[in-house]
Amino acid sequence: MAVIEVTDLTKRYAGQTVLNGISFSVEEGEIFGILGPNGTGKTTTVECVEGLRRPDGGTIRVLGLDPIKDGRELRELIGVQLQHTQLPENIKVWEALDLYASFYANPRDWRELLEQWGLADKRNARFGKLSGGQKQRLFIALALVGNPKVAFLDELTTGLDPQARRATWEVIKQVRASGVTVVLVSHFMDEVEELCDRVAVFDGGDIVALDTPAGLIDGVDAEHQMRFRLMTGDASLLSEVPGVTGVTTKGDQVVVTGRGDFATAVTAALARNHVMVADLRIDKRTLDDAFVALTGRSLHL
Ligand SMILES: Nc1ncnc2c1ncn2[C@@H]1O[C@H](COP(=O)(O)OP(=O)(O)OP(=O)(O)O)[C@@H](O)[C@H]1O
Repeated sequence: MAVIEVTDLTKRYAGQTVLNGISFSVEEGEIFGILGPNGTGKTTTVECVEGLRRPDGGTIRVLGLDPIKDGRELRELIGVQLQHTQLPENIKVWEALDLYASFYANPRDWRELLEQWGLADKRNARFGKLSGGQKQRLFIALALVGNPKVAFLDELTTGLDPQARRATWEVIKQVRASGVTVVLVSHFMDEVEELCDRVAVFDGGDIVALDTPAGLIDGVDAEHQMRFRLMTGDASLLSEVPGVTGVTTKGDQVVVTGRGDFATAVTAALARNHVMVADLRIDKRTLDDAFVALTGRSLHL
């Protein structure tokens, strides 16, 4: 069942079109990633879906509701991660959670969230005194305190160290397992690859691809490489193998470049021709490769 349905969404600012009629749907219980370079309309899209901005065209339904007309009802059912400037420096952690819980008819017990997000010993700390990672975890806890059916998380692990990022991913998986649908705006390829069931890649106000992370990687016809050490035989025959675009040999080291599933064909050709190799490695294609192929740029400049 789709919990979010967006059809032909358009948005202009001062006559300039920033969303060109995009369509997508988010299924119940999935983590749906929104990925794209800066200024490509990700925040605008998410804020239209949340009912914070009014579209110029198209239709949006979230849990069957219209985010503008049914805004009050919808706000009871969704959780939105705040931006850093939106909490006073001197509010205590428990006060913030208690305050946000009071906005909802059926909130979660925020003490549980303190435990779940590793903030129990910071219960009485003031927001301004928290570390970047603790602030980030508090924002996620606040997005979940209303017991939402859909949570919108933006730049989930910005400012967290590698260990804290992994810990956050594990808790987000638990959130999904509890049945909450998550919309995740992210700049981190590893995070999207680890967490998202499906990803929409935004570019220039359009969705240029929408698939699972593995599907996006497979769908891109980027060149990649396999390497090995030649033990016996001749590697030059590999240049005839379908998909292979280049073979370079330096001493006994061979690098084969190709497209698609050329590695399987290369391995078969090696076996057929009794060429013995060692230390065979295939460079894994990544979501970053797919992203570059789709948008012509990398997010990690
Ligand atoms: N309130 C506004 N008034 C005018 N222009 C805006 C407004 N909000 C956003 N824009 C412009 O619309 C375009 C899309 O912005 P948006 O914030 O949706 O992109 P984004 O993909 O979320 O970018 P980022 O990754 O930097 O957050 C940008 O060119 C931005 O400058």
